[in-house]
Amino acid sequence: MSSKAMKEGFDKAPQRSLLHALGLTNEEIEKPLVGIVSSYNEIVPGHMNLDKITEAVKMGVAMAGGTPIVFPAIAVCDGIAMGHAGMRYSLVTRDLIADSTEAMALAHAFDALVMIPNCDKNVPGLLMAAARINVPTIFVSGGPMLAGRIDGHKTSLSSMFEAVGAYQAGKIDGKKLKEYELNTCPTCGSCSGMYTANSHNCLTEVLGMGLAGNGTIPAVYSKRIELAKHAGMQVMELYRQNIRPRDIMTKEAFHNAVTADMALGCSTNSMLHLPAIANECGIEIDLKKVNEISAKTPNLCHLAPAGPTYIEELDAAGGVYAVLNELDKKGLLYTDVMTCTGKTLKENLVGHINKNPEVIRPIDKPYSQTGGIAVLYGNLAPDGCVVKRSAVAEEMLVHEGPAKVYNSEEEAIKGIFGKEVKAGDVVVIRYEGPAGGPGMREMLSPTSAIAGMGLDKEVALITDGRFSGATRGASIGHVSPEAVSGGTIAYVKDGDLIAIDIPNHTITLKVSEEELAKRREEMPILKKENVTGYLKRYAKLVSSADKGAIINR
Ligand SMILES: CC(C)(O)[C@@H](O)C(=O)O
Ligand SMILES: [Mg+2]
Repeated sequence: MSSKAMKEGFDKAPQRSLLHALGLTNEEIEKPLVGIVSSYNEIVPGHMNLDKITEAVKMGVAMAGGTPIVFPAIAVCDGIAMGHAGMRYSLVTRDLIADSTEAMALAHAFDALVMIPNCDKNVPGLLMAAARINVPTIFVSGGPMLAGRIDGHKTSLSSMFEAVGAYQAGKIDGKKLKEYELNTCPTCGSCSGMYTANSHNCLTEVLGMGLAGNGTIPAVYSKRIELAKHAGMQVMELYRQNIRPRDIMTKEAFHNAVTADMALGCSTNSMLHLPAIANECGIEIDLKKVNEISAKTPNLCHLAPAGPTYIEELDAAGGVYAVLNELDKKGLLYTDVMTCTGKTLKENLVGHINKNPEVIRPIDKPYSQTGGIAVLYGNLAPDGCVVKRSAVAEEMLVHEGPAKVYNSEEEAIKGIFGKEVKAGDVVVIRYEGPAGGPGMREMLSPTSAIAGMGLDKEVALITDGRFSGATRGASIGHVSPEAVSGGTIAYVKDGDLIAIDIPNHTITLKVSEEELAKRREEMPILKKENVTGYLKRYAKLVSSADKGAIINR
């Protein structure tokens, strides 16, 4: 019992006196102390229900013989932070969450932990913390939002952001835009497509750190409260059997996660977060390995933004385990791995059948023979860049066009709305990388502007920033090395030809080596002078996107 170091013996009477100050009884103090990490707050719609989840978890822990003690994790709503300076503070919270949870859990010598995340950075941040702290731990998230409804169709945040582009292009009027605003996000929960939050809550199940349904049971379903109680009970079982995160998050478990990512069509942010979580487990995920896995893994789901289906439908179709069962038919998973149920994945998968072949394509009738994400390499991105190929229009998989270069997201938005961008162009947005941004903003506003204006079948976008899970189109991000580190992207000029070949994993700036060498001499790197506070420290410490933008330790 880790907490013995803090609470046992005559010399720990002062510590116990403070536990009594919390109102804990002798009986409670003697039991295993279970830290409940609640990401509850009143600004993130995906987190506004986490107080209810937390209460249910506490009940589960107490029912199973533990003493639950809640402490908080910060959380940013990426949707609210989107499209302005605030987005620089999104990715950076992943590491703040990991660090602050490590500090809280170890300072107070908790015996076990229940992590309650939901939105984008809390899932990877808390998984990183779980690996670092390595006491028995289980995850239960807040659950996805239900889809909204417009004109009898389901809708979600991707359509909402694209409606702004459609309004700008004169395709819809202000009344319609308002209708989107009022009807897109109807409940609490993480936005309803296969965006970043839901991607990682689903992958938490695959990694073995969350129970079946963790990624898909809607936030407003009572079943989610039951799931939270079960998670609370189950952490006590993990404690008794001494099963720890690093016993579960093995190399094989990460192979399974990348495989499921490809089948589900997850957010490109998983290409930052999975390597960062694996790093905490002492495991390296090389992006080249992702292409190898993707080459073998059929894409089975077209959830928003790739298609008009939502997480509530994935849940009704059997959820993540039903997808894993399809993949298992082709032997694509390591099913002997240990999970938070105390059983192997193989044992967990029994009975989880695919109930809707429209939502989860059978393994022999996939959307494509290859997975949702591709990593491209070439002189423009020697260390790689990523694209959600399952959300790219067929005609854009291979594209060549002239560069239209912008040095920030704001400049790009102005250019796109100002009709500077023409059919065939390749928009380049640079100085938005992990160190250059700093903070690697999500370019959802520019990609949605292009899609909403109807240009997504003709215009590509390349950036050293990243994307939302709601981004679709030929949007290629995480270009590494980034501009501020002297990557080739810093030396692109308007009109340079850029060739993109997604099936062959290449991206080429068609400028000679001699000319590029000349530009390296002549073109200065733009360093931002006015970066202050935490971002200043972050910019100094953060690694490249191809290494998961981890903070060098
Ligand atoms: C706002 C969103 C949809 O959460 C986005 O930030 C994402 O990464 O998916
Ligand atoms: Mg996000």
